[in-house]
Amino acid sequence: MKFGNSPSEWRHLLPRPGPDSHKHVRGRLGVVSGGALSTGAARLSARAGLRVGAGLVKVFCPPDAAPVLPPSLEAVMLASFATPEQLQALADPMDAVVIGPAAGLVESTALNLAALARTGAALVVDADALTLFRDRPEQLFAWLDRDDVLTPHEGEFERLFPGLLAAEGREGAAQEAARLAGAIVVLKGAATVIAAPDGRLAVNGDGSPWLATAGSGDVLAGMIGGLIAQHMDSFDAARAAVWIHSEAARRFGPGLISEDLPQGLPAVLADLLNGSGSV
Ligand SMILES: NC(=O)C1=CN([C@@H]2O[C@H](COP(=O)(O)OP(=O)(O)OC[C@H]3O[C@@H](n4cnc5c(N)ncnc54)[C@H](O)[C@@H]3O)[C@@H](O)[C@H]2O)[C@@H](O)CC1
Ligand SMILES: Nc1ncnc2c1ncn2[C@@H]1O[C@H](COP(=O)(O)OP(=O)(O)O)[C@@H](O)[C@H]1O
Repeated sequence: MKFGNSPSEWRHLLPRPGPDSHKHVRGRLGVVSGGALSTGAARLSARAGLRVGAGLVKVFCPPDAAPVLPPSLEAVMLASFATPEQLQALADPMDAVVIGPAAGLVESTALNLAALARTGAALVVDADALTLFRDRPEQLFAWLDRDDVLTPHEGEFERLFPGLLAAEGREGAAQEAARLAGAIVVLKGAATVIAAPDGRLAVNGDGSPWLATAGSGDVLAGMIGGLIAQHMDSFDAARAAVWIHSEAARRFGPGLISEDLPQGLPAVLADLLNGSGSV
């Protein structure tokens, strides 16, 4: 079933806190950080997850990053892990976890992903956690569930699904990729295509070219994770996040850097939830 991606299709599904909500009920998001020199991407994802409404966001970092992160994380919590088993224990209570942004093209990223797959958390798999499986995509797919989300740009997509884009075009390729992976696929670009393994397909034609800046994909991964953590269906979370991300960029316009996106989210969310403003 093919959808467009106008807010009227999903705005009623957006989470909002109830009178009795507390932070754990509202949704718990984990974000896996890279090492000491590679923490920025996880910070972008974590901040975006909080801004989109997750009640509690925790960054899980390797031990060398633990002294680096605290000064730049305020509302975001921090926990350090030295082994995949420790990561699994930390991630187990989470509703969703983002892994991949600046995670590193090293085997520990694959082992960490496997550990996360053993938890009940839905996974958002981005960046290095996609590229790492260039020569063995079946291993990644075997670890995924249908509520997990892959967020490749075209380069990452080609690494996991060589030749599919050229053969099928963006919509057909995303659909086939979702079927092969057994997970939601968000094929990013000027027109982002969101495909589910059950055949649902949405095309977001409203991309903002101001998003062509380093780290904007990390923000999107955090937003998708943040909405899933709030118990939104993964396909709806992905398409809502893609639209909101674009709208925040469009409103900010020239000079946008990825750090600006999370702080642009409240105004877009308020218009969506209150049914006011330009949306
Ligand atoms: N603030 C941060 O700490 C940031 C860290 N990042 C991390 O930095 C590391 C390296 O990122 P790179 O950007 O080099 O990795 P990429 O995999 O994005 O880029 C590597 C190559 O892929 C191709 N490529 C990139 N985007 C493409 C697109 N949209 N369509 C087609 N081909 C494309 C290009 O040939 C590029 O040289 C990753 O771990 C990444 O997660 C980035 O996410 C940017 C921000
Ligand atoms: N020209 C463009 N028009 C619309 N959206 C774009 C454009 N260029 C990039 N984007 C969006 O910006 C984000 C870039 O993500 P990604 O390539 O993963 O960047 P990074 O790895 O630096 O975080 C995606 O959401 C993509 O759809």
